[in-house]
Amino acid sequence: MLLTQTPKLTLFSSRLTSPRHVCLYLRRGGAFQVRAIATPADTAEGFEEMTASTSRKYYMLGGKGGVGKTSCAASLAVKFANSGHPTLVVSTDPAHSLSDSFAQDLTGGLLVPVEGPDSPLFALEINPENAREEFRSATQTSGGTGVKDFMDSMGLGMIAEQLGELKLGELLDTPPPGLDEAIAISKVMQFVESPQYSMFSRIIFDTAPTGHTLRLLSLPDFLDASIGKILKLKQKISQATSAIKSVFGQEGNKEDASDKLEKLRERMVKVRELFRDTDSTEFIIVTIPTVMAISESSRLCTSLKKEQVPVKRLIVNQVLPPSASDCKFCAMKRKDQMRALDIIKSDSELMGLNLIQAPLVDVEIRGVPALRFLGDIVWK
Ligand SMILES: Nc1ncnc2c1ncn2[C@@H]1O[C@H](COP(=O)(O)OP(=O)(O)OP(=O)(O)O)[C@@H](O)[C@H]1O
Repeated sequence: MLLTQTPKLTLFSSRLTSPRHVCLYLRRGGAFQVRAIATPADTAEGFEEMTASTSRKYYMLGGKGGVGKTSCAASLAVKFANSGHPTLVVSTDPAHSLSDSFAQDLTGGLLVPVEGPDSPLFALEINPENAREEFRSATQTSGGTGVKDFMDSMGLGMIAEQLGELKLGELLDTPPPGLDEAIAISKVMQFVESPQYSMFSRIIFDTAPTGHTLRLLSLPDFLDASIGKILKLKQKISQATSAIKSVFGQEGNKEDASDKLEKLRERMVKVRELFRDTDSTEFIIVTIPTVMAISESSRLCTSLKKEQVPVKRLIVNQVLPPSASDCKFCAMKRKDQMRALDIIKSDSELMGLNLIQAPLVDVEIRGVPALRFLGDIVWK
């Protein structure tokens, strides 16, 4: 069911939970009811801290597939915009769902205004396929047959063959998984540094599922290694060709591709720096209360810390709200979820994070009013 207007909320305290928990009931024309739990004490360093600074902040939301990353990212974007922060929400997940979440067409790879919030909110869905093609064409010219052509054109085909053992083409023609997203993010970096984007004080990334994100973090090293080789090669070529050019006066004008790669590498290094900047960036892990998802979140947290990415918050989404009249299935499910939540308390990686519990609501969260409703529960 799609919410079309701001929901009317009635607050009840719950008998079944600790005093810190409250139970929210949503009524709309008596047609349906949504119950939710919130834990204000768990979010003590919460939304106020997130809005306090006027300088630009980046939030990256990530986790296992399907746990609710997009819903949480979109609800945070709406909440920021309604708090006076012009906000940009970016999807770098190859399978975009921002348009579905906002129930608006946000496709096209350009800035699209989201209708509904009080302050400007824009969305950007980067198409990783296009970004990859751009990368491929650059590497093919510089690292694949392009190197050979270039060197042939300079009368240096022999050297090209000798340098063949560098296997640049192979390295770059089979890029590691996650490269798409890396390039997409580096494209966003290029955008956000431009004056057109200077109005945004909050930028939220709805990232691809965990595996991609982890690989993404190691990509600057990959690019350092592979692009480093290309640049070394380029240096060798230019040294060798400058002698020829000085004799024949031949102008070599084939440096665009490697310049492009160098720019990509520079941007990737910036992305890594951004991911690590504790003053401006925070990675928020989104999970659900199952043992499997929490184990994966713990591993994600370990990897993020290893990569020096700041992590402060853990959202446990889709927690069953308390109920006085559980069916057998719900009772079992709730017990299971409680067990999973207990694991967080004793998990050395996760226990130190600011825990935010988000309820499983009984409507699909689509459209700005629904996102506002979810955001008011999650971001306190
Ligand atoms: N707290 C919730 N209560 C009820 N439904 C939810 C909740 N959170 C998310 N959903 C629903 O779960 C589905 C998946 O959510 P969402 O797209 O936000 O997840 P995701 O982690 O971004 O998925 P993907 O990894 O596929 O991008 C959506 O239909 C969304 O409406």
